Amino acid sequence: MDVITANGLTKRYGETLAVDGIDFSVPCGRTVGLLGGNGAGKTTTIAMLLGLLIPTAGSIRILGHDMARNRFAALARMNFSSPYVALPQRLSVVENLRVYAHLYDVPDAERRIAELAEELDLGDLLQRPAGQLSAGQKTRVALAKSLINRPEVLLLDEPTASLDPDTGERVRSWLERYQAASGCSILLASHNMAEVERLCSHVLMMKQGRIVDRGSPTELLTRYRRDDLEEVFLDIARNRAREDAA
Ligand SMILES: Nc1ncnc2c1ncn2[C@@H]1O[C@H](COP(=O)(O)OP(=O)(O)OP(=O)(O)O)[C@@H](O)[C@H]1O
Repeated sequence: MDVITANGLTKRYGETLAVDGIDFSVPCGRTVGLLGGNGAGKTTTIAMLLGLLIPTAGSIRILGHDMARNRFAALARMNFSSPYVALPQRLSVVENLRVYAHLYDVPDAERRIAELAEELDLGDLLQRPAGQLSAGQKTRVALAKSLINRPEVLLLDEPTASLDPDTGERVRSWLERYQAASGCSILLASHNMAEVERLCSHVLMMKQGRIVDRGSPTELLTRYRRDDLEEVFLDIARNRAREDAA
């Protein structure tokens, strides 16, 4: 069963077609990677899935709901993390998490916050104003915020951007454990190809608003006769032919 289905999804800004009629789905309990160079349309796609941007055309269904008509029913069961959305700067980390717990109507919020603080190693940060954290610390707090309501659908825009290798590794392991335990479905936009190879069962390659290739990481490696996804990414970015198109 698919938890996200997008059909003909399009976003136009004046002359710019940021997202150009894309079709894709995310199966239940899987992680799908959304890859593409700067300006390919990943963030715009995620913003439309969240209802932050209204599509110019096309339709989105999430958890059985048509997002144009009934998005709040789905949004309560979803969450997201993005380095582009700042948390209220003057509130401490714990106050921020309480606000979001309240917005999502999380039962026993203090216990949930304590759990996340333990799992994401936020203990020392809880009392600090969000505006005073380093980029990597903000990323971890944003991830805690994205998990506050135990989402069934998680939209992650570069969840390990600005994390050091050790913290990035812990976050990836933690996401894997959360998904195994909860059955959550994830759409992951990332520039980290090793991360995508590890976490994603399926990958969408975007370029100039379109999905120009797709498949499992293994299928893409075979198709482009490459050893890692970084090389596949470069082949697509630089218009090098894939095996079956040569
Ligand atoms: N508010 C806006 N007004 C006009 N054009 C926009 C706007 N937001 C995005 N765009 C354009 O839409 C295209 C897609 O941008 P988007 O942010 O979705 O790319 P992205 O794949 O997330 O890139 P990155 O990897 O750099 O974050 C780009 O050409 C961008 O300049």
